[in-house]
Amino acid sequence: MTKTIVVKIGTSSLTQPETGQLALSTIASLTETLCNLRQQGHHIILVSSGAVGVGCARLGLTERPKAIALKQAVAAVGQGRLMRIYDDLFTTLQQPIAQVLLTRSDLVQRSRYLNVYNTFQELLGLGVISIVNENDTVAIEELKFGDNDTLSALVASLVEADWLFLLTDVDRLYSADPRTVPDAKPISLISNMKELAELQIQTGGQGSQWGTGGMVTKISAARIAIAAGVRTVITQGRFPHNIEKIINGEPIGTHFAPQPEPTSARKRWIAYGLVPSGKLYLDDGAIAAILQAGKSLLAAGIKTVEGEFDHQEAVQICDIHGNEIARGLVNYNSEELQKIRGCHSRDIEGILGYAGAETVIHRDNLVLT
Ligand SMILES: Nc1ncnc2c1ncn2[C@@H]1O[C@H](COP(=O)(O)OP(=O)(O)O)[C@@H](O)[C@H]1O
Ligand SMILES: N[C@@H](CCC(=O)OP(=O)(O)O)C(=O)O
Repeated sequence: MTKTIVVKIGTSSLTQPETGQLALSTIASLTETLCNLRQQGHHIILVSSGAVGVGCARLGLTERPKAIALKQAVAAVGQGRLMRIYDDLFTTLQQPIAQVLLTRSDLVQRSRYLNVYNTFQELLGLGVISIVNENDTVAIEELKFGDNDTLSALVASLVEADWLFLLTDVDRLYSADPRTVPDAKPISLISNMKELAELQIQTGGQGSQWGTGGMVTKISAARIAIAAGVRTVITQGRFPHNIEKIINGEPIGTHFAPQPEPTSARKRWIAYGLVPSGKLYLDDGAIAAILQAGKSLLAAGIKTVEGEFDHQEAVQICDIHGNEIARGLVNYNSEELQKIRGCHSRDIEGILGYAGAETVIHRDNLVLT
């Protein structure tokens, strides 16, 4: 049966750590694996990092630039180089590829989000392997995916993939960073997010020299993907052939089991496609109503309003300590909410001078995160 498979490969697997030069055998073996999977009829999307790393190697820079403009310029050099290599290798195996460069704003606006979806569907239907990266050269700091783990999970969620493979330079997830904690325990399966929270995994800092985000972004990517019903696997990038073995049932890497009832596509867009522009802090009663009873959010349960936002923008919903529990689209702007927070719905008209919605966030526009 045809499966949709999204594979993400990080800079740490695509390049040699000592020199920053391309890890040609890994890239060739990844190309072969993806072509094999295509020949078996599967639909494939590759999310490839490496624009900045390869650009640095090309320009003789020995560390990842920190200045934004330089990083964006270097990515412009590296992205072309990277695509040239992919095209040469995939063309050798008669596999057409496409370059898809995305920015966060492509997913924020609903019409553009649906447009990206349609383009992926066409490319998959044509049997093309899309090679996706963040459009680093034009992305602005406030509207960035920031890391390709998140981008790959959003793509997997968008196309409702069956599998997401996060290829990296460790063989799986451990209870702590195995580089600094040698007796860290390997983890093979995470059945649900509650289990993940209980494991209290230590993720340390940034990851390897050229990587962005380290393990923490892979875990949050897995969270996004499994909510969409996508089985997610963290495994070693140096052995891309393992992808086929894993699909055939071999217990390699760390598996995150997909949520049995995936969150609807629109709610996933609210939760992960949109960029929240404010925060609402709730009292315990409102949190229980949302979490346990699946109710809408009323003004009465809001303790504090943070940020400036307009009607129908996305906000984070937090407990009193600032821990996020949900996201949603608001029926009131931040100025109105400052006036009506803590008030009963029947008093809203008297306070604002006009009748608004009964709920601050209707349950159809509210997603638990
Ligand atoms: N709990 C953990 N389990 C495994 N690896 C971890 C953990 N915490 C941190 N890491 C680090 O994360 C790194 C991989 O992240 P990163 O360098 O961003 O890779 P990539 O370029 O593949 O995205 C590993 O090299 C490892 O040192
Ligand atoms: N878009 C950037 C990569 C960002 C990123 O997430 O990097 P990595 O942690 O190596 O997967 C690039 O192409 O260099």
